[in-house]
Amino acid sequence: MTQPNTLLSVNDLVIEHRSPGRPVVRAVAGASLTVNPGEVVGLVGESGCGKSTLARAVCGINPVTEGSILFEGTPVTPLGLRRRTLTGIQMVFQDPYASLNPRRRVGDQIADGLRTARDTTSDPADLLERVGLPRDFAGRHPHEFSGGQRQRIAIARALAARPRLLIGDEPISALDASAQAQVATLMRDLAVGSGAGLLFISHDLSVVRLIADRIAVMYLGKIVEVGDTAEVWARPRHPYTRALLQAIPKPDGGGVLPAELPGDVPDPANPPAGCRFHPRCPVAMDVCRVKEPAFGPVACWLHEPA
Ligand SMILES: Nc1ncnc2c1ncn2[C@@H]1O[C@H](COP(=O)(O)OP(=O)(O)OP(=O)(O)O)[C@@H](O)[C@H]1O
Repeated sequence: MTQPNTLLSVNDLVIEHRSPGRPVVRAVAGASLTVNPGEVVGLVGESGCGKSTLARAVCGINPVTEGSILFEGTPVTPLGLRRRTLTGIQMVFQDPYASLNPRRRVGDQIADGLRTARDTTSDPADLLERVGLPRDFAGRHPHEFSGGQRQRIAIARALAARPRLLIGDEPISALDASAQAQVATLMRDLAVGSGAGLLFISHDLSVVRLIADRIAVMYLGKIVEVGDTAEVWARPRHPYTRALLQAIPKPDGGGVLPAELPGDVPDPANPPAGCRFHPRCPVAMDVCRVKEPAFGPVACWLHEPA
């Protein structure tokens, strides 16, 4: 339920992708989610379930088809790049090679963020220090750095704009395993330390467990379970959440998708009738094949409210 101080409130959001001669793709199909100030929400789900589409709509990149996105109570609408930087929402993208301008010095790119926040006292090097990098990196170019260092620079640039909401769209998936937990923890510490909310999108559940206060599980355009991270981890209720948790790679490298979760995510242009998860669900009942469960925090007929 939306609290009075809710920072971000996504309500019954639908986002369709339309391209000429192709079927409409309902990438987000009625998803609801909240983020509070100082809170980290982990959004997880398999590739193609709509996580990036949702995140890009929150930033004003993708237009909303139905439903609403409220940031500090005000509807988010599509904005051009320049105005997007002024909204108090900053996004860190998956690929730190593509998201930094290769021709501009790192310090100048961070200075863009400081200008957005009308911060005339901070130095770009101060932001580099906050993300654990040497101050003299400011005079160098992105190609001189590793993926992990570039992602720290992208985080420094985002933080320079003093966001009230930081979004990480798979910000660690292109990094070496050794850098992943460090960069995720850094994002958490810096966002929460400044009172901002963090929506952290990842398919790496072990990292989400490390940093998120709450976890939202997305399947084929819908949020199927939301709860406190420790609670969901200890007692996953949706069969999809259970399957995802069982599929986490084991330390010996032997992790695989469990037998209970066969096949791939269905095509969002042609979703199954009833519960979207039923063709892959090990405990599907007759009702699941014909009627969609719409209730929260667990959208599953096994958890129908009394
Ligand atoms: N511009 C687009 N036009 C048509 N279909 C799109 C477009 N962008 C995304 N899609 C489709 O929408 C669905 C959701 O994609 P999205 O990238 O949001 O998922 P995701 O969960 O973020 O996946 P990933 O982790 O692989 O990025 C997919 O089926 C994708 O192919």
